[in-house]
Amino acid sequence: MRREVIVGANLSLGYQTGKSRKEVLQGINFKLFSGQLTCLLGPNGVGKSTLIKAIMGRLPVWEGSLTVQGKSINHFTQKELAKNLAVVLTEPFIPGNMTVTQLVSLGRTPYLKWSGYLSDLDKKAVYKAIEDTKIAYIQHERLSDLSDGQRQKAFIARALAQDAPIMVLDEPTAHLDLVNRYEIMQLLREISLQKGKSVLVITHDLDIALESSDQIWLMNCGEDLVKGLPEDLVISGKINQLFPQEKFEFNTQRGRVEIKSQPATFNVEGSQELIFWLQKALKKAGIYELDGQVRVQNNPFSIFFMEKEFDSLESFIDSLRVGIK
Ligand SMILES: Nc1ncnc2c1ncn2[C@@H]1O[C@H](COP(=O)(O)OP(=O)(O)OP(=O)(O)O)[C@@H](O)[C@H]1O
Repeated sequence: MRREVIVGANLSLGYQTGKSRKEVLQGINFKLFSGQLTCLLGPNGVGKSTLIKAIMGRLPVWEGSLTVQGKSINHFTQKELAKNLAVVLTEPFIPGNMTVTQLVSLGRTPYLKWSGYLSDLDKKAVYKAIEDTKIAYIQHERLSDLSDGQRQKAFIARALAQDAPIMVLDEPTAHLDLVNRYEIMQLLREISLQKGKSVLVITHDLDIALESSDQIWLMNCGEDLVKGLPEDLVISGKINQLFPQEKFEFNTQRGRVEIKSQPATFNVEGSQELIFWLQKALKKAGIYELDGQVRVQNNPFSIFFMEKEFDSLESFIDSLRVGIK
């Protein structure tokens, strides 16, 4: 059964420096549920990190309400909040000399008694977090000797060791290669599904958000969040709010953002897949019409045009360019 774990109602947030007040978010509403992976997307500077700061209790609520586990954020002590909420921030301070196990052990800080020593229960939680994130093979390595992806997993393990029902991560896949990006998101998905945790991820990576999240929240300047199942946002066209409509469009068939281009009129015969890539390459080269039919085939890849045969899109486009001149 899903539970509401963080609820924002008519929430307004901002920054105050001296007498000047800068409102960043106005009247936003959301519910974060247990057992779900939610991705928050929005343009630079729209207020995603500002929302996270408020959820972490570091920024006062200006208007409306913000509750964690049914209790107003204003009524939490930092230690109590840490037992409910584990946070992984972007480019955190990296104590290079620390080993992975030492870093993950820091996740137990909210539970330590005055002696500061880890109890058997704490050690078990650390070991389990290391195991769940599949980083046992690097547990004795120093953080400075790890790759970005390995280090990110170590920070996620620290958050897991914290054993909080809610995890919030600010751009956990930034700077990672494709495989690591998918691996990290897969790991977060497993954490939400298998452990019933509520995971909120801020990301600019639409592909990955569509692939892995249960819910997407779109943040736009001066508007309430647009929320829904990723697939619903695609089908309804709401996903297009993420980018300037005149330059980009979301290709619902391909499931990704594409640069808008002028309509092309090609007469092409061949499989749908080959036609797609042929048209894409032609449009990218600034070619929008052809005087004749093109035939394209695979095994071996060949393009037939005006009684000539080409073995690559590059040689085809080069010859068109010469012809065009
Ligand atoms: N400490 C601060 N004092 C005053 N204004 C701030 C402060 N931190 C952020 N802001 C402003 O608040 C707005 C939202 O910033 P925020 O960092 O929340 O955006 P973001 O959506 O997380 O952006 P990005 O995708 O670039 O990380 C910006 O206009 C920013 O300049």
